[in-house]
Amino acid sequence: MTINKNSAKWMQLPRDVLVGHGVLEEIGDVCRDLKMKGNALIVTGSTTKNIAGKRVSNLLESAGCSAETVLTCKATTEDVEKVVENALEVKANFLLGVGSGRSIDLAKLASTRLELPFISVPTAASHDGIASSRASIVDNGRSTSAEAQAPIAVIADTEIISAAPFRFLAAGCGDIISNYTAVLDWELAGRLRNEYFGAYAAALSRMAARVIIECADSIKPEHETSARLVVKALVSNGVAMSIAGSSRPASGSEHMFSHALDKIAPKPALHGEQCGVGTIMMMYLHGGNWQEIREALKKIGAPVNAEELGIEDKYIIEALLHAHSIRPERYTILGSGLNPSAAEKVARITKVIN
Ligand SMILES: NC(=O)C1=CN([C@@H]2O[C@H](COP(=O)(O)OP(=O)(O)OC[C@H]3O[C@@H](n4cnc5c(N)ncnc54)[C@H](OP(=O)(O)O)[C@@H]3O)[C@@H](O)[C@H]2O)C=CC1
Ligand SMILES: O=C(CO)COP(=O)(O)O
Ligand SMILES: [Zn+2]
Repeated sequence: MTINKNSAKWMQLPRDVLVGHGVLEEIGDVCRDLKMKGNALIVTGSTTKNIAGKRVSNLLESAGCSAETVLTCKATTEDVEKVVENALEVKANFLLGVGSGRSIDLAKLASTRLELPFISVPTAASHDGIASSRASIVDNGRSTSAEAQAPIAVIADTEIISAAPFRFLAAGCGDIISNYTAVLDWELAGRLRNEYFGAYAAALSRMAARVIIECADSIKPEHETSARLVVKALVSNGVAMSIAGSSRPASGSEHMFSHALDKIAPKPALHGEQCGVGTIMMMYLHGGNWQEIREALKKIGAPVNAEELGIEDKYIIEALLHAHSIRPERYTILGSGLNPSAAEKVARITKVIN
């Protein structure tokens, strides 16, 4: 039977979620628990293969599975096709996304197409796609949020995640804090476009952002407690997206700004870093407390301006001008777009550019 996951009633959530020190070693038990056996395809990147991919392969082989690996580079429709072909070639029974958001999204969407289960093994807490039922894929140069299955299991080893460069964890905080403006945009679309607005998913999403802002002082490098807190909030964001049936609770105008930067900037920063800076500016446009967002990001050690993102001011302005056209169907505070003087004003007032 083919399931219509677009149905408003269909909320797909992970079944086993392991968060903690050394949980990677339990991957064989997870497979047994979920009755997953046979051939595994590990989707990973060139760095993360060495951080966790090879270990996952060895652990799966010790658990009686065969394991093949495919290396990722970008997250485009063509890359999804490549993973699908690899999975068919090795007659995969299940897939694993091991590493970055890109590898997890590719494994997620390819496994959805193949109707195979997939396990999410993040090596960094930099984004909330860890447990979500969406995949952010570039299709024909356009950023899209594709419907996908949620991972059947998430294995988030905080020993690995807290050893990653701290910038990744700070980026994850930016992705969570951005829930504030995402929800404001969603409410606006409810009022101005009569779009469905889910109060429960919105409340869950706001709560995760609130927790991160309130704990900003205690989020520190190499602290596994910090990694645990952020991973839980990222998982919760995935749940909010599943409940909403879209990425609305976690992605609004600030995400469109980040997607625009990905297209325009010669060297974009991390997704969550760009979303954090976008949230400062979009909160200003909403007439909200943008200073609170800025302060929280600063305390955490996430970028708050163009210089810290490593992106020239002119690309920030260009991204602000293009952001509304990234997802025209997604109504936000950007409406039909800012004009150049308004774009410059929001960036200057919020100290994103000098
Ligand atoms: N589906 C969803 O709901 C969501 C999807 N996303 C998507 O996820 C992506 C962002 O993910 P993000 O992980 O921030 O960025 P990337 O996927 O761009 O990965 C960034 C880099 O981090 C490296 N890396 C990962 N873990 C470690 C580590 N422990 N130590 C050193 N380097 C590491 C990766 O290496 P390697 O080269 O090995 O991969 C990669 O080069 C975007 O494409 C975004 O659109 C974001 C939020 C939600
Ligand atoms: O990044 C996301 C939530 O944090 C969701 O992605 P989209 O912006 O692609 O919908
Ligand atoms: Zn995001």
